[in-house]
Amino acid sequence: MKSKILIVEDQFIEANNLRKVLEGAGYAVCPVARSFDEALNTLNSDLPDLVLLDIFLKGEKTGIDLAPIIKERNIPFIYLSANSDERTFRLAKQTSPYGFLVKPFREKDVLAMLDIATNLHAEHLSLAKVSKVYKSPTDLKGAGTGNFGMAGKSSGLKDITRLIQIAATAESPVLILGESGTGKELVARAIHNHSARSKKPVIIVDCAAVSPTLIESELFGHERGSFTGAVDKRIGKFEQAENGTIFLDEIGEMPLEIQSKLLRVLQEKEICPVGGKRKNVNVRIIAATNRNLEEEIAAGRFRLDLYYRLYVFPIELSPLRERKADIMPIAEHYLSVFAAANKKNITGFSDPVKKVLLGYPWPGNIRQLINLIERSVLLCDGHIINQVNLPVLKPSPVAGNAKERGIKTFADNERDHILDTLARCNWKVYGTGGAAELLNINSSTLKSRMIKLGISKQFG
Ligand SMILES: Nc1ncnc2c1ncn2[C@@H]1O[C@H](COP(=O)(O)OP(=O)(O)OP(=O)(O)O)[C@@H](O)[C@H]1O
Repeated sequence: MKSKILIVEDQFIEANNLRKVLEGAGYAVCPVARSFDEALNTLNSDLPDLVLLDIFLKGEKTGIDLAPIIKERNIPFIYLSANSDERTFRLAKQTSPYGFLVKPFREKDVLAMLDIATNLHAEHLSLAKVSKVYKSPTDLKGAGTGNFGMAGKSSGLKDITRLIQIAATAESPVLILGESGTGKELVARAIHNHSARSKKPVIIVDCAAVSPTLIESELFGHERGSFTGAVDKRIGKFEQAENGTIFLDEIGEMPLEIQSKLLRVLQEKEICPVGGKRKNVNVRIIAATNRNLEEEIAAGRFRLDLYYRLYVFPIELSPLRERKADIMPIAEHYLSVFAAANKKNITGFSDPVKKVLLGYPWPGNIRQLINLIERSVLLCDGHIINQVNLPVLKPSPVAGNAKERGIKTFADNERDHILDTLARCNWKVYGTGGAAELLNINSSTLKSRMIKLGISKQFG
């Protein structure tokens, strides 16, 4: 028996259409509530399993006012919204909805969203009941199984593995958020590898690495002669990913014009190669970014409607400094990997080194930790790692505001470090002897950090 849904919506026609869709799919539907008060009455008398909640209602109070009451009763809810402004959207997001449906809705999006929310809610309930579901991190060596190759024992990581499991069973777009090096690509691959599409390709596109003039043809392909230099026909990444998954990394860097084309792929499931004809594609989209997309929307650099479409199933990865419980399991995992690869018998870390690892803020997140472990294994002569070389960060004084104390933020530190490295290699970013090589990061990652931190040559 399917769940009972409460629709809170002041527009009669929209509410009625939704009701028909839901009833047609076998859901029971409570009488439609058009205002905050009507919704409250229903919540008090006829407990629904899920609420579809419009943001603007009849009367003064909004759906955002109602959200905490619904949440208190442990009922999942999904916002129904037209294109709201950034502030409204941010306020709505803070109430932890299970998703957003953007008007006008398509029937299949509504039903997919309901399935996702129902599954997510069931998962949250079972997470709350079952205190120890996960294997210990030591079971991870050789990895892959229950934890998707992710070492760690923080509660955040447990939530992430749950979300991966759910996302793998669904078809909806996924948006992975997190700083550079937090594991976004790993999560995207895990979702694909455990999905029904796993036998088909997963195609990775780093939107920051493709020049804005070429990205359209890179994604959608082009016909021969469609522009100067198009000497041959090219099959785009979407077509290459047919029946599989496309991972759009650094989607925050995507030019606005291409964002609207991507929106069409999400809505219509069709692409249009440059100079060619429209064609249908069957590709699951997973996107990731280390940017704050809400800021990008506010600055007019990212489309709100695209954000809504992608925000169906968000997965947010915390920076490593906020999940300290993962530091040692990850360090130990890579210690055994690199020790085996280098045929060294290194069994662990000294206590002072553990202290250093746990106390460091890891601006480069897991990638920085892995690089450090690799270097330390190579340099280690004994059976224990008793020394690590980390960039020294200034100790933080106890009182006063950071600026007054002359303390640099992470961003300031990172900017200075990148500028320093660029100056040393004469502003060469790519290739041998370039800054990316010296910093031991992907050149595309460096490029996106430079954009984010506002670094361009005039700063040198
Ligand atoms: N929990 C984990 N356990 C072990 N390894 C991990 C874990 N999370 C991430 N990694 C590893 O950390 C490295 C960085 O991860 P990944 O490339 O997925 O990060 P990212 O967020 O996509 O980075 P960027 O934004 O710079 O592209 C990879 O080698 C990945 O395999």
